[in-house]
Amino acid sequence: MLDLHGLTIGADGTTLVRDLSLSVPATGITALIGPSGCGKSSVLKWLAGILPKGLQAEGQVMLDGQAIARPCPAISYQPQSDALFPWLTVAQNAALGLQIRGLSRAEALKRVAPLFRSFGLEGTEGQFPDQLSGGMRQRAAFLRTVVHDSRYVLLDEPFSALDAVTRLRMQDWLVARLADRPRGVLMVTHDLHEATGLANRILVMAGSPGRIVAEIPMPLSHTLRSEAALALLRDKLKSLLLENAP
Ligand SMILES: Nc1ncnc2c1ncn2[C@@H]1O[C@H](COP(=O)(O)OP(=O)(O)OP(=O)(O)O)[C@@H](O)[C@H]1O
Repeated sequence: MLDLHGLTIGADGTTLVRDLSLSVPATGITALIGPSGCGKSSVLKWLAGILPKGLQAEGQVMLDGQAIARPCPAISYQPQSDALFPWLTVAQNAALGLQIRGLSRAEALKRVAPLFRSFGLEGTEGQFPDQLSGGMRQRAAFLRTVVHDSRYVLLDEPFSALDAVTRLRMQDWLVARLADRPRGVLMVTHDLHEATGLANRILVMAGSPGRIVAEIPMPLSHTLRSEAALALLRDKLKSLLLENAP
């Protein structure tokens, strides 16, 4: 379990997030939803250990009950944009994080090579990101994020730039990858269909300063969720978001 305790984030005398606590179980998807500007991305960046310099934060992160410093090899982070470097091939992009963690380029490329097939990227190794479709770029970004085999993955709106069909395919694909290799995922999304369809748990963040205003467990497996039940849940989430709107 990854636990975040008492996170407060401020900038220039303004408090953006106050005394926020949340947990990410070791398996399954925890969705973090909330209005634009409530601090969702900042929470993820802080957890990843890459909060921008202009922001100050205090709080504690515990991994299986032990306080940890970040960046931490157990936690991977995928930013809002796919952030692939256009001048590197897909394989070089995928290998980059391993190189940053100390592997030689050759070792890193060798480690990522067998993964291309299961990520639906076979044959793209030598291509450049702008030669790929949006869905393929997203899979390449996800490959780069998970290649460290970290236990926890932080995804900031991973599918927001995709068209509706590609998004649905990528959501199914993510569920399948997590079934192959369970991890704890904390995923920011603005899409209530995505949150209710994918997540095992939904955290609603709102307010200024931002805080968690509701935690909604999703007891059923993805395949057993009826559209009628999900529609009711989306209505509940909409009401919560509107109640807590500034
Ligand atoms: N580097 C920074 N310096 C100062 N303020 C910042 C900085 N980064 C973000 N902020 C402010 O922090 C607040 C929270 O931003 P953040 O991006 O975390 O929100 P968010 O909920 O993820 O928004 P969105 O859903 O639009 O991505 C915003 O008011 C934003 O203007």
